[in-house]
Amino acid sequence: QECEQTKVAVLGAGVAGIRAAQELSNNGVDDFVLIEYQDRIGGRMHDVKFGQGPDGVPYKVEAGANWVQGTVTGDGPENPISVLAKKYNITTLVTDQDSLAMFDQHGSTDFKYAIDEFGEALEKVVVDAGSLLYNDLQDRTFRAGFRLEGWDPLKNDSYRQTAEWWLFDGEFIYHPEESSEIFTSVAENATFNYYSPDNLFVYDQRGFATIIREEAKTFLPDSDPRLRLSTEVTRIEYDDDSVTVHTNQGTCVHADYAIMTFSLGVLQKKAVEFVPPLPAWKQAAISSFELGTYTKIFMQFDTPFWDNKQYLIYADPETRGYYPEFQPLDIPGALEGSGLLIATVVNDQSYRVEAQTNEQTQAEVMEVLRTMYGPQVPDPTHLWYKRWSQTPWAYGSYSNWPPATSLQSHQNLRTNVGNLFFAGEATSQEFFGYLQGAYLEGQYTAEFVASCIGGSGNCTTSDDEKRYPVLTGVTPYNLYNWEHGWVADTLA
Ligand SMILES: Cc1cc2nc3c(=O)[nH]c(=O)nc-3n(C[C@H](O)[C@H](O)[C@H](O)COP(=O)(O)OP(=O)(O)OC[C@H]3O[C@@H](n4cnc5c(N)ncnc54)[C@H](O)[C@@H]3O)c2cc1C
Repeated sequence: QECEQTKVAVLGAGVAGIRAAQELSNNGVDDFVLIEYQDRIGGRMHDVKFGQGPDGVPYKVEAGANWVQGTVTGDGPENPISVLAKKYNITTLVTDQDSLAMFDQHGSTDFKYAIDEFGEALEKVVVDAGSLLYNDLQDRTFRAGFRLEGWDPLKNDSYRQTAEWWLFDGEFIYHPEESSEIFTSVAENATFNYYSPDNLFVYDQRGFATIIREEAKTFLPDSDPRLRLSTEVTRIEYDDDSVTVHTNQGTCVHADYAIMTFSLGVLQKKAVEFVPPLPAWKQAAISSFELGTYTKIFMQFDTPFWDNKQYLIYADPETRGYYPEFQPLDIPGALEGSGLLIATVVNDQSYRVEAQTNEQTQAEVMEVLRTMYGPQVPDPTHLWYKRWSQTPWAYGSYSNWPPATSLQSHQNLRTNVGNLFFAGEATSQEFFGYLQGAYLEGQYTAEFVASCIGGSGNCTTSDDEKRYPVLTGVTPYNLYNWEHGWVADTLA
């Protein structure tokens, strides 16, 4: 088959893909094609129409990314997403975690003390993680770090468990047991200390992805034939000279280089065939990181019945993470008069809820809301949620580093194989999980590829990105001995 020729195939038109194509264009590389599964750009920035406004027009809500996380401190570095949000006058509400009402199985209550205790422990663990990193010490779970700082709530201490869920699982998707102390702290520090502690909640009725749609227009005019929407990449053949990309349309593109920005979930679920199969070190890296699920259940009510607070936090007495967080959008300074309310679940509760029908989920959520506010609370007029764990172009929401990973194994996720390059939220060393991670990785990879094109020859043999074909453990082999309780030769 004769394939179309191009210099760079950019695969995926989310934040990383659009930023990569823009950076190629900035570097004078205009001979590229951009191939995208969906009929829109933006990827996991995903505004959708929901409910009904007073004029009959639905509201826009954010099924995917919703916050600008970290902005700028003084004249320090600014989060590029914050720069774009300002550039396009994105409407936001400054998140105030003190604007909250708390509930348990008996209704209104107060467990602010638990939230404060948790916040203090978190700060201490992040400092401890810095010393582990700095002194090249073994990583541990975030739970271990918490225990060492005296934070280890009983399983039936629903107030402390809920405080922990809200400020940890609600951000990193996973439990502290499932998260690396060092690298989760890096993500927290990079976003909230390097930039700033601010979170701006986006409720712009043009949609958050306006920033990406508008940026795309700066180098990709409307109907530019280089953008191929509704086209699924099914097979990628790569070597040290070129990459050939096959699509579900029966078409193919032969490129000198490709920048692949599909989510970690797409790679883990083997939704794309690689020829030759990805090397063992690459497959190990792809398997080693986690893509979590964060599910937002959107509801609209005829009349708001909630407190005028940004957060309503519910401590279920039996199940940690059972509908623990509600965010009213119908509050002063946001979408007043909209009757909109979001319920959030993550991780195991997401998988459970995403496997249910809307009706089943509505029955559960309403039982919780009636526990919180009384039996008179009416059913919503609309309810909808996106099932991220089942979405074939994502298979999850955003990534996290489990314990027992290392910078080297993450670098293996990030690095190229032949002329096929990888970029996206999950490849970011410091900003994984966040929009800025996707943005900066798209930029970095495109700069690298543009420098290859501008250079004298094939940069993957002369100027390869760093990789680690062999990752070593932290215990030298000669210490597997009797003194360490290693009494039998159990290695195959
Ligand atoms: C529910 C949720 C909440 C979030 N909240 C926040 C937040 O508040 N703040 C924040 O900073 N970040 C948040 N994030 C994370 C943020 O959305 C991501 O980090 C970022 O959007 C990832 O961008 P990306 O370009 O790396 O990947 P993607 O956006 O996934 O882009 C990859 C693109 O590749 C396409 N693709 C996949 N497979 C194929 C294929 N086979 N062929 C062709 N195209 C394909 C996809 O359709 C997609 O458009 C959230 C994410 C989710 C899902």
